[in-house]
Amino acid sequence: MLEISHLTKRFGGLAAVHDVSTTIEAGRINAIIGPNGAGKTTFFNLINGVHRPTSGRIVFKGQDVTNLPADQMARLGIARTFQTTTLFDVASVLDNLIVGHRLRTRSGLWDVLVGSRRLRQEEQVCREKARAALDFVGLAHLEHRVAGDISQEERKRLAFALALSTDPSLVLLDEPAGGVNPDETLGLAELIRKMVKSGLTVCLIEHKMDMIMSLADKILVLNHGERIAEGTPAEIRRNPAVIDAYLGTDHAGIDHLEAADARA
Ligand SMILES: Nc1ncnc2c1ncn2[C@@H]1O[C@H](COP(=O)(O)OP(=O)(O)OP(=O)(O)O)[C@@H](O)[C@H]1O
Repeated sequence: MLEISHLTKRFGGLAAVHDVSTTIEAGRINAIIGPNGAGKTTFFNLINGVHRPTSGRIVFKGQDVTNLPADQMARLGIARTFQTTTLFDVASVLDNLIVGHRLRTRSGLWDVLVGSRRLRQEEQVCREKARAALDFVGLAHLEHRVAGDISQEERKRLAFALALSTDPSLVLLDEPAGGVNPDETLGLAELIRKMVKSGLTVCLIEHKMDMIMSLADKILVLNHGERIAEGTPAEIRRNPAVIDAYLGTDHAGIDHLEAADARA
């Protein structure tokens, strides 16, 4: 679905991503892991058009999208969530979704000023899509709740709904289970599986090793901006380069890797 060849991003003298080639496979859960500062977020920013690569090529469904900006990537079907979801805390959950969706729809200022038919039609479609997305993520009952009052786990689900409301085919999830408890993590993993069952392709960055090891079909491991391994969870757990990378920089990470291994 997404073919990435020799992708590099430099910030001054630092190569945050260096010569990374990989494939995001359609209909699968693709994961990206790596110690802090490994280049994961930069990699996401490259594949959804937030950053332009210094060099390399990105092909999405056969089309070269290497230098397209984020709004065009969104229109082509790549949606993205962020580590922290910015919401209008005083607005309802449904209105947050509608605003998020409208930012990506086509009416211009003129349509808004004259209240055009196109605007009214778009509003209707937008409301329906927002409700469908809320239902999908299990938040239909919170439609009228003020966004500032919902829990961290519900914010995570709402971030998924925001991404889904634009009808993507590829969804990039940046730390989808950050800051939620173990039970809630299981629930979010279930929701990610449901996304894939409904025909979406998922690519996620996550530090929670247990979740990744039980969820991912394929894992790409970055360290210091470079691809050091790629494979199934079973292959990654036993890869000496991966173990070295976590031992060198992040003892908590390797503990989780070993714990996940022991449970497997
Ligand atoms: N806009 C930027 N300007 C300069 N350096 C940057 C920029 N964005 C990221 N970097 C640097 O690039 C490297 C990779 O950062 P990145 O945020 O992609 O890592 P990460 O793997 O997502 O880390 P974490 O797991 O801590 O979120 C880091 O050294 C970071 O300081």
